[in-house]
Amino acid sequence: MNYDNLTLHTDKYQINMMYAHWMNGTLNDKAVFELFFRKLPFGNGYAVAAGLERVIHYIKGLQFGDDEIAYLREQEENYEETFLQELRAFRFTGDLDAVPEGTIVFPNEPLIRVEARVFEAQLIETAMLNFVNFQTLIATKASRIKQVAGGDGLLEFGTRRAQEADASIWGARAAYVAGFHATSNLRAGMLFRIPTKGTHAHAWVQGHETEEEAFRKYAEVLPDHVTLLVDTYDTLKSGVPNAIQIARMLEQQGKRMNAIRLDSGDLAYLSQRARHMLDEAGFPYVQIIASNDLDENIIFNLKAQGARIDVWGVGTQLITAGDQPSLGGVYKLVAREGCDGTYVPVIKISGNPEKVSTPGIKEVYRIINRGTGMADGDYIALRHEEAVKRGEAIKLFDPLHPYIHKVIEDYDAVPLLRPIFKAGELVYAMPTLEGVRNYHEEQLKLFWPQYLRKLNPEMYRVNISVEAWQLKLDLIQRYR
Ligand SMILES: Nc1ncnc2c1ncn2[C@@H]1O[C@H](COP(=O)(O)OP(=O)(O)OP(=O)(O)O)[C@@H](O)[C@H]1O
Ligand SMILES: O=P(O)(O)OC[C@H]1O[C@H](OP(=O)(O)OP(=O)(O)O)[C@H](O)[C@@H]1O
Ligand SMILES: O=C(O)c1cccnc1
Repeated sequence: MNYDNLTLHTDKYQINMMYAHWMNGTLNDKAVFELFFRKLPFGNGYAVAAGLERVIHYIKGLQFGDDEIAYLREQEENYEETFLQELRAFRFTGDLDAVPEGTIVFPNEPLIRVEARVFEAQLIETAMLNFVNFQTLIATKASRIKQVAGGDGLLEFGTRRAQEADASIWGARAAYVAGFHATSNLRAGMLFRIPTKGTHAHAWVQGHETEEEAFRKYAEVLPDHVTLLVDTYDTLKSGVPNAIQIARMLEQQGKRMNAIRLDSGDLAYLSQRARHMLDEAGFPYVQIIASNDLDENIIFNLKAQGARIDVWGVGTQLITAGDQPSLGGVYKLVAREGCDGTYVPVIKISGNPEKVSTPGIKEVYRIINRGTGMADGDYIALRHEEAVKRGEAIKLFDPLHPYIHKVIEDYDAVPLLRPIFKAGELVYAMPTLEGVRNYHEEQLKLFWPQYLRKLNPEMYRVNISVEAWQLKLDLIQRYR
C-alpha cells in the first residue's frame, strides 16, 4: 500500500459527482471554483494565508495507482470499468491561481481559484480545503503569539499534542511562516529546513540520583547547547542553584550556558527570581525559557506582570489552535461552461445573507494608497473588469455596508492571486521558506496597527466592484 498517494484523500461524494459527470458526458465541461473563508478565527483582524506549498505538491502528484483503482472498484459496483480506466489516466490539466503563502488575507476573498474540467476541479476540493484551512489557521494563531512576544524567541513545541503527524510538521512550518524561530520537531526541520531547538525533559532529571548529577552529565556531553530544566523538584531552592553551578563549570571550560527552562508554577515570579539569581551569580547571558500550556493571552499577561522570560516554548495551544480548532474555508462553484462555450456565472442562495455566494470569476486586488503606501482596503472585481487594472477611479464599498463608500483614484492595485498552474503545468517559482517568512513580515508593514491588534481590531474593508455586486443582485433576483 502506498501511504503517500493522496488521490483518495477526498470525500466520496466527489468521486460520485465525477462518475455522474462522466456518465452524462459533462466531465470535460469547464468549471471555476473559488476557495475562501467567511469568518476570521480567534476574533483576529486578519488571517495569514498558508498551505499553498502542500497544495502544489498534492496537485503535482495526483495520479491514481492500482491500489486506489482496485479500492474504488470494490467500493461501488455501479462504477463502470471504463470510468475507472478514465481515472487511471487522470492528471490535473487546469489552471490554478492562488494567493502566495504569508499574505495577509480577509474573509470572502478568493485564496485559490481553480479553472479546470469539472471532473478535475471537483476531485481536489477536499484535500485543498484540508491543507489550507489547517495551515492558515495555525499561521494565524502563530501570528497572534508573535505579536505579543515582540522580539522574544518563539519555539514551536506542539508535536506530542498535535492532531497526528501531518498536523505537527505542517503546523510547525505554518508557525515558522508567521515568525516563530524554531521547532522541536526534527522531521519538520529536515523537510523544510526550519531551525530546530531542544532542551531536555523531566525524565532526564528523574533518571538520576540527584538533579546536580543529571545537569552535570548533560552538560558534559552537550556543552555547546546546555539548557537545563530547573523545575523538577524545587525551582528556586535546587533547580536554579544547580544550574548556576553548571554555568560555572562551563565557564571554566571557556563555554557559556545557554538557558534554563521553567515549566510550572508562577512563571512571572519564578522568572524574576531566577533572573535575579543568575545575574547575582554573574550569568546575565543565561536566558530564561518558559513553557507550560502557553498561548498569546498568557504570554501577554506574563509580560504585563514583568516576567523576565526571553524565549517562549509554545505547544498545545498553538498546534491545535486550542481556542478555535478549525477554520471554515469553503470551495464554491462561481461559473460553469455554458452551451456556447462561454462561462455562466452561478450563485448559491442561502437564508443567511452572509452565506449567499458571490457569482462570477473574480480577481482580488490590494488597494495601496499612493500617498501613505498603506493598504486602504481590498477590492474584489470580476476578472474581465479593466478599470482597476488601469488604475482608473473606482468606487470602494463594502457589501455588508453599501451606504459607506468612497471613490478613489490615486492608488496601486496589487493583484493577490498569482498563476500557479497553467494548463496543468507548474508556472510558479516556488519561494524558499525563508522567502515566504520575509514576505509575510513585509506584508504586515502594509497595514495600519488598528487592523492588526489582537483585541477588538478595526475591520479592514473588503470591497466589491459595482459590476460584481450588480451581478450578484441580478442572480438573487432571478432565483428568488
Ligand atoms: N503569573 C502567571 N500569570 C498567568 N498565568 C500563569 C502565570 N504563571 C503560569 N501561568 C499559566 O497558568 C497555567 C498553570 O497551569 P497549572 O495549573 O497546570 O499549574 P502548574 O504550575 O503547571 O502545575 P504543575 O506543577 O501541576 O505542572 C499554565 O497555563 C501557565 O502557563
Ligand atoms: O505545554 P505546551 O505548550 O503543550 O508545551 C509543551 C509541553 O510539553 C512538555 O511537557 P510534557 O509534560 O509532555 O513532558 P515533560 O515531561 O518533558 O515535561 C514540555 O515540558 C511542555 O510543558
Ligand atoms: O525541547 C523542549 O524543551 C521541548 C520539546 C518538546 C516539548 N516540550 C519541550
